[in-house]
Order: sequence, then C-alpha cells, then structure tokens
Amino acid sequence: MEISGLTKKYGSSDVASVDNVSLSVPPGAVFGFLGPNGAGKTTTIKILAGLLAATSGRTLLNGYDVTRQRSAAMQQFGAVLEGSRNVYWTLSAWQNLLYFGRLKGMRGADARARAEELLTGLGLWERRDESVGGYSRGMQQKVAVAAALIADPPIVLLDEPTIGLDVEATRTVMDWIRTLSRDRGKTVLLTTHQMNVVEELCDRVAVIREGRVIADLPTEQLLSQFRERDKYEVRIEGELPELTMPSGFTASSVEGATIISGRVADPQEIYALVDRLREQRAVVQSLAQVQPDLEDVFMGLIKGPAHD
Ligand SMILES: Nc1ncnc2c1ncn2[C@@H]1O[C@H](COP(=O)(O)OP(=O)(O)OP(=O)(O)O)[C@@H](O)[C@H]1O
Repeated sequence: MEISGLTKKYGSSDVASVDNVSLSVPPGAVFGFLGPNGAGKTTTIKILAGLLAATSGRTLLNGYDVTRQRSAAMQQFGAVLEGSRNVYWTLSAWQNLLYFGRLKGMRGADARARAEELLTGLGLWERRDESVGGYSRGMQQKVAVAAALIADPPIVLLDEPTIGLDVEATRTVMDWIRTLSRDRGKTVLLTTHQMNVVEELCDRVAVIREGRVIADLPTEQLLSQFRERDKYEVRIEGELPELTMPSGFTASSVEGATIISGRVADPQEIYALVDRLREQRAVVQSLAQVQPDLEDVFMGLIKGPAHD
C-alpha cells in the first residue's frame, strides 16, 4: 500500500482534514494508523477504500491506483469501516457472506467453501443461519471481518476492529489479525485507540495529528526512542512538601500518599530528587523505574506542540 502526498479538504473548507500524508505499508505487515479523535484516520481509510475522492495525492493498493485503476484497485482489499453497518442485519451470517462473495464476483461453490472456512474459524458456524441483527456486538463484528475477507483479498483495512468488543471477542479478532498477516501474508492497515492492540499486533505505527503524520516507524523503534529517557516514580507518605521539581515531573495524590513521576536522562537526577525530599522530611516509600508503554509514547506524541 503506497500513499503519497494525500490531501483531503471537505467541501469548500480551507482546512485539510488529511494534509499531505505519505505512507508506505510493506506487504504482509500489520500497520497501525493512530491518532486522536478527528485526526484524519477514517478519512484516509475511506479514500483508500474508494469511498471518498482525495483533493490531491496518489494511492496505490497492491500496485493499482485507486483513482486511475479503480476497478482493479477495489479487488485488492476488504474493509471493515468504523461505526457503519458493514453487513446486512436482516440476513443471516451465511447469507451475508454469500452475498458479499457474489458482489466480489466469486463463483457460488468458491464462496460457499470460503464462507464455511471463515465462519468456522470465527466460531460462528453453529449460528450461521440466524439473522445478524440478533447477534451480540462481538459476533456482528466477526461477521463484518469475515465479509471483508470473503474474496481473500491481499489487503485488509480495519477501522477500529475491536471497538465495543468484550475481552474474549477482542482476543479472537486480534488472534485472527495476527494469523492473517503471519500465516496468510495479508497486509493489514488498522486504526484503533487501544494501545494494547497496537503493541501486540503492529509491526509498524504511523501517528497522525491534525491531518499530518507526526511519526512513522517500527513499533519497537518508537518504544525504544522513548525508553532512552527512563520514567521514574517516587512514592512518598502524605502530601508533597515544598520543593522545586525537575522539569516535566508531575505529582498526584493516592490514598494518603503522593506519587511523583517523570522522565530523566540521567538516573542521578532522580537520586537528587529523593535527597531533596528527605531534606524536607518526606518519608520515601518507594522508588521505581517504569518502562513506558505505547500509551505513554502516544500521549507524549500527541500532546506535543501543534504545527502551525
Ligand atoms: N463528511 C465530512 N464533512 C466535513 N468534515 C468532515 C467529514 N468527515 C470528517 N470530517 C472532518 O475531518 C476531520 C478528520 O475526521 P476523521 O473522521 O477522518 O478523523 P478520525 O481520525 O477517524 O477520528 P476518530 O478517531 O474520532 O474516528 C475532522 O475534523 C472531521 O470533523
């Protein structure tokens, strides 16, 4: 998947909801597309899926240009879009899959075989003849994922695939996404606000903010960049005494104690802080080093100064 210089301005707006975005997603990767609400993720996915026209820029799906080779490009992906009803609720899971199979130009026998494989894999086979409207939210989402995969496309676009799912359904969908990439070589682009999903599944992450890409690198690299500056937590009894805190440090009260936390480049700074606390007669209960998780990294990135 290659996106270059993609820009989208809605209607006559001067503001670009997607602003000169370029991304390259290698085959077989699970790519996390992250950003706060309104950052431009769904807009980008809708352009990729051919549902919205870009104002400018170029998008290739498996080598096919979404604008110039539309019909071929549309064969390259399956999508589960955010918040919309991706499948027909009055139809059963089985009918939905055969219907989407037909839409994708599949032969009946091929669609039936594939539908059976998908519904079995997602644990829906026993209930395949019930209408989707009566399913739980998790089961509906699984049917949507299955419908997106009916024609076995090389690319899968998933906009918040685990939103509203319980722990077990989230696990099933996550295991599935991993299988799609590792065992079946699919390229997956997913958006989510759930950092554990990203940390567990994504090989690479791009962060978008106010329409612009502010980070695009392997997940591990993103995490390790932030791990260069270790985060520490000092817990003291009672309230915070009068003292100057190192820059960027915050203090919060919890159950009769205060937790002071922040990042330092040199551990000596944290020992100096502990000394100052002791001088102020604070009782230091604990000092711990905290490994930042992706949530910390993400918050750090999106809270940074905005572009002009
Ligand atoms: N149909 C539309 N008409 C006008 N503006 C729109 C339209 N759809 C989205 N926008 C605007 O485009 C910007 C990006 O929205 P988008 O839905 O792509 O963000 P998002 O990153 O997917 O957010 P979320 O995480 O909340 O789903 C927002 O400012 C939004 O208000």
